[in-house]
Amino acid sequence: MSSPSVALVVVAAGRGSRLGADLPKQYLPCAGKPLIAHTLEALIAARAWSAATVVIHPDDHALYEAALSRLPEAARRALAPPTPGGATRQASVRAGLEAVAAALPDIVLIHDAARPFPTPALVGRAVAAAEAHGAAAPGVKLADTVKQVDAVGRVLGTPPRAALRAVQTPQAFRFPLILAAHRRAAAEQVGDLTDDVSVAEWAGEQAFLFEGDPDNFKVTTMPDFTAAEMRLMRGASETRVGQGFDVHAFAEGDAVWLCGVRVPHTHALAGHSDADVALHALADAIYGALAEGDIGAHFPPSDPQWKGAPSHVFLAHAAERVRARGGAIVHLDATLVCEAPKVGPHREAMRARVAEIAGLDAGRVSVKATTTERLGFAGRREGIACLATSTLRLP
Ligand SMILES: Nc1ccn([C@@H]2O[C@H](COP(=O)(O)OP(=O)(O)OP(=O)(O)O)[C@@H](O)[C@H]2O)c(=O)n1
Ligand SMILES: C[C@](O)(CO)[C@H](O)COP(=O)(O)O
Repeated sequence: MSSPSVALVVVAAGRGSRLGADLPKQYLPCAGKPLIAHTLEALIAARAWSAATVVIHPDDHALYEAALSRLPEAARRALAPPTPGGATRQASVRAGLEAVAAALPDIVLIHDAARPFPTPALVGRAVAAAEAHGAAAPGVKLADTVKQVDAVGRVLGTPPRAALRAVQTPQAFRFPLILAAHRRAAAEQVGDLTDDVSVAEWAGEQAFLFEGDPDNFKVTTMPDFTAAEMRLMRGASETRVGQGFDVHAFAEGDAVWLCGVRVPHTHALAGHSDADVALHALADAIYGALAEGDIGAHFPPSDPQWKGAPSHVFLAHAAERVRARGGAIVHLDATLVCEAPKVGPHREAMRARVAEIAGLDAGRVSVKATTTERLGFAGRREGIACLATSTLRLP
């Protein structure tokens, strides 16, 4: 028998409300690139697809294009233009199925963008199960006892655990079966089915489970995201630490820029750019860990285009160099050395701004301050110094 043609639909139109970040979770930077880039790279490496589309929210085109730019050229070529999604996962899947219908696939695999660990073995089992049964999903045994409860937590029953499975994606189907089931559900306004096997069941089809993979978890909450990032980073082989140091003298003015935050003060800091001593030290700490020179090599002070430049440009460039090398920033730590202004009241705003510029979670950024007990230039209030450390993972 000839091998079946297999299409791929990846659903990525959700908002990630349970994770609660500024961006939908699939676009959050995770171990150096957006989460969805890991998912797509894994799927495209797993096999050749006869057609493949990613279903995205209409507001997310720029985020999606940025994520695609992190894929190897061959992987990008394997994907058709994205398909606009719907208000529910079910509606998004249906849109994806309609988008690949013209390719007349024998089989379709439907996968959540929020599951970044689909292996070739799992994909292989999914295709085989769809061929054998028509409708199938990966299932894993439960480690915990399960209770059925009412709205106030009263226990109503304890279903026998041995007969229960948690289901994952990729879910796999003979294409005409699942397209017809989704079309019928939409026509009959049944829109609350949370996975595609449920759609097939609703349509009267017999579905089967095949062996899932406990590592193929869905990123739903922030702890899931952190676990995914740790797992992806374990694949990166090298940890590097870099240091940065910078000093700027006070000049006339009424505010200083520190960590990308404007802090009212009796003076400004003098410099060719906006003189943000902390962002300069942080950028140098990253260049140092990369062994890619220093800020002056990338942004020569002799070049007039950097006169008065906002220093977030420098830190963003350094962070981008890490991503371009396939790495990730694990941690940034800055210590400001000054008698004044007081850093404490601005610390959280500074951490948040540095995290935003470098594309990190704020939990990976530390900002500290100290005086020199009135000794030296900082003690005499002649200027501000900053020491910084970066920790990177590189392939
Ligand atoms: N209208 C929707 C809702 C969800 N999804 C996708 O379905 C997958 C599984 O959904 P879930 O984990 O619930 O993601 P979100 O809907 O983004 O999360 P939340 O419910 O927390 O908002 C995700 O890849 C998500 O992007 C989708 O394509 N279209
Ligand atoms: C499809 C799914 O991932 C299977 O476990 C799950 O049902 C998605 O549910 P959600 O409500 O969209 O998180």
